[in-house]
Amino acid sequence: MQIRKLAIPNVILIEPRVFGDDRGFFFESYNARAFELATGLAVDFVQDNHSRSMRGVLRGLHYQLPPHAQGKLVRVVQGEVFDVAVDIRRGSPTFGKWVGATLSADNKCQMWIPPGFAHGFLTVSESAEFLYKTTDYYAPESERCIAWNDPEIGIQWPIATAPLLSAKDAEGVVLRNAEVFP
Ligand SMILES: Cc1cn([C@H]2C[C@H](O)[C@@H](COP(=O)(O)OP(=O)(O)O[C@H]3O[C@@H](C)C(=O)[C@@H](O)[C@H]3O)O2)c(=O)[nH]c1=O
Repeated sequence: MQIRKLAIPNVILIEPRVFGDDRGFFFESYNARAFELATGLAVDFVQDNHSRSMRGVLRGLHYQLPPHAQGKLVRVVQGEVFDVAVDIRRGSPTFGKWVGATLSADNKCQMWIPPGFAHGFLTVSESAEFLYKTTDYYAPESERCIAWNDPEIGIQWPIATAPLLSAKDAEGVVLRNAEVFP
């Protein structure tokens, strides 16, 4: 397993060691000990989620406020997405900055998005299946959405046309007006 630090400390890209043979492949998709070594965190994942999206679907930018803040360990098992984390911890030196990475069934990379970050992704293949573990349970009353196209954040989404959004995501607010992490 290889760990790649991204431009924002604490957001980590994990590249697993994949064992290929005549039958196909094997890799450890989660190992608590290795995860703790990589992040320095002993997290308790309590929920696994799985979604499928068509090309051009953008989900995000989502987060849950404390006391239901979630860390997310995300990956793709079919297709390819461009995955993004935005630092929304007030007072952080990287507040409002974003990092992105391509996650795909081919590269098998995972992104660790700590609590205190908004998260979203764009499906860039025909379809994509997205799996993730979370450190807290779904709490819709704590859920918030920042606009995917907030010009002050300035995410360079790899898309030329308007993405497909849920009704909720079309109502996302700009970071300047959002309730963020204290
Ligand atoms: C996220 C979630 C949704 N749901 C339900 C609520 C709703 O009826 C349906 C679809 O929910 P959403 O439209 O919020 O799903 P989605 O837009 O895929 O939401 C996800 O987006 C990505 C970017 C994230 O970071 C995740 O944390 C999560 O917010 O599923 C749950 O029951 N449990 C959950 O944990």
